[in-house]
Amino acid sequence: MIFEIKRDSDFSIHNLPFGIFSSAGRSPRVGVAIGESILDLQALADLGMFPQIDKAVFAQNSLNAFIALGKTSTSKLRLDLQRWLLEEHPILRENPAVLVSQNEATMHLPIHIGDYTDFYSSIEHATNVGKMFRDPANALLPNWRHIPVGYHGRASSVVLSGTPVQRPWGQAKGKDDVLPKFQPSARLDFELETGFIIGKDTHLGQGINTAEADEYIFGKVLLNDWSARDIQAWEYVPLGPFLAKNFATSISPWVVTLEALAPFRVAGPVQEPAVLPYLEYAGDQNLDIQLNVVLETAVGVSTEICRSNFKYMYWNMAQQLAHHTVNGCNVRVGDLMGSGTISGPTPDSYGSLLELAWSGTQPITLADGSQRSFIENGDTVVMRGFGEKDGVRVGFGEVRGKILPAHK
Ligand SMILES: O=C(O)/C=C/C(=O)CC(=O)CC(=O)O
Ligand SMILES: [Ca+2]
Ligand SMILES: [Mg+2]
Repeated sequence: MIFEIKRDSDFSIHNLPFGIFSSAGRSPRVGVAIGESILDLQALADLGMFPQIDKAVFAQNSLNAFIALGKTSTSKLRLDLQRWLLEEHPILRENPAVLVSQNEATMHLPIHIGDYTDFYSSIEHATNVGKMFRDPANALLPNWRHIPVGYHGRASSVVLSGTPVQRPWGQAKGKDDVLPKFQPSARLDFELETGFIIGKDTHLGQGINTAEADEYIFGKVLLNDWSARDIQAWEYVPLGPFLAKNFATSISPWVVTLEALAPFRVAGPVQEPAVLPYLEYAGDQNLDIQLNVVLETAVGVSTEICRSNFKYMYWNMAQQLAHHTVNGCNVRVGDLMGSGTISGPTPDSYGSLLELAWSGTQPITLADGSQRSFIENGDTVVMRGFGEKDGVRVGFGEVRGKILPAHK
């Protein structure tokens, strides 16, 4: 190929994820990550490489217009790029400026997100939080195995990886407090999630069934649903999380297409009792995506604190989308759907610090010997994820965020 791609690169020839970047002399535009570079699709369009596509969709500060072309166009374009890279198409060889080093580029939020929904689909996570927040003997609520439970999140505060996050203020009421206190959250947490991006509009009243769900999913990102557990525990009854979760949600810059993730499809868990007919599905709807979380302290000490896998999820994306729309709720291109926290069966695979340190009763120890029950100011949380099978690796890169002190 025209350039080297490291064997362990997330951005292999099999991936080709889409994002929005800018660099010196280049306004924000659509790019495709390949190895340590970015293919500038606006530049390729200017060279006449996509005659069937309106060039304006590439000169945008979000992927929405590109995604709205539909999968017939976007999938074909991705496969064309793959072929051109492999055969070293003369246009690529003769125009080195169509490639930009990722080091020289600034990434932007890839999507204009109209609506953001977050699910609650890991049985291990729901069980763990149920034990800590409610009743250890009846951890899973009665609806959980029947409904892919979710809540409507806040699109305005979804931020790009690398954006610092300020510790939120809010109300909290400890066990021994008579009245709630107003203070910076003392139990700030992360949630290891992935998100999927809607690729096709529906109209009001139209549902999406599980068999057609893939048509409506453009691709996936890594997602950190920052959560203030003290605010959450006090505010969430009975309507669910509000200020505990809407102060920030971080996503990774590259949207990995559903097609690129196809090699990693695996069967999901047995669902018992049987789900209602509208939630039945066929085929392998889970994805074997290895995930990890690293905590970096203010002075740069890194510790891997969690290893999980997206394949553990009880409810899959097709079921989430079918449930979300079964009442006629419409979806729009660019809507973001969070998977819910991805906890696995073992204590080292729990997808939040709340679970890893068991609500502060079992603090985790970092590489420098210091301990954490919740996130401290100056800590950076980094999540990474990739699929790997038969020598094919498709990764997401990372989503990172540093916690800054609460405002005065
Ligand atoms: O069990 C609860 O009360 C709450 C759990 C959550 O933190 C909600 C959430 O964001 C869903 C998830 O990430 O799985
Ligand atoms: Ca969440
Ligand atoms: Mg959030």
